[in-house]
Amino acid sequence: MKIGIGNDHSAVEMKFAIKKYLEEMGHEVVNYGTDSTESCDYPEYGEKVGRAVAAGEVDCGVLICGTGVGISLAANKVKGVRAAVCSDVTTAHLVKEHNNANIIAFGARIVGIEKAKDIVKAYLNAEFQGGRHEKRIAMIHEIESR
Ligand SMILES: O=C(CO)[C@H](O)[C@H](O)COP(=O)(O)O
Repeated sequence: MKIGIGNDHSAVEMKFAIKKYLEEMGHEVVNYGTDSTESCDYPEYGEKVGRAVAAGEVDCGVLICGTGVGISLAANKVKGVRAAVCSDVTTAHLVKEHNNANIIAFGARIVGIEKAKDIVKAYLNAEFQGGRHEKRIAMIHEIESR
């Protein structure tokens, strides 16, 4: 898969660890930054990855900030994005199975690197279940057109 990754200053080390992990799994990773630990604003990177996912430039995205919340809120403002914050493996596979999340987010100040790897792996290995979930996702995106 081609995976977009983005982060703020709080998550540079974790971003590079996850990027390496994804590449070792055979994925292509597009890095949307930041690579600097200088203080920056997470909406910029959430939007960048959100737009890349919505445009189909990448198959899915990984976003990391301090909590995963702010950067996912920004990504979710892009039409077509379903970014989900996960701090555990169960949520990570359910956001694919039920919500067909196209971006997974987590917090570098919340989970350690090994947990983050497990979260990413659970998300990537899961499959959307379709069925009753299709309609609910359509309802979410219908909100965007009102
Ligand atoms: O988690 C975040 C947003 O949800 C940010 O990473 C966090 O707010 C940045 O904080 P600071 O500027 O104090 O490093």
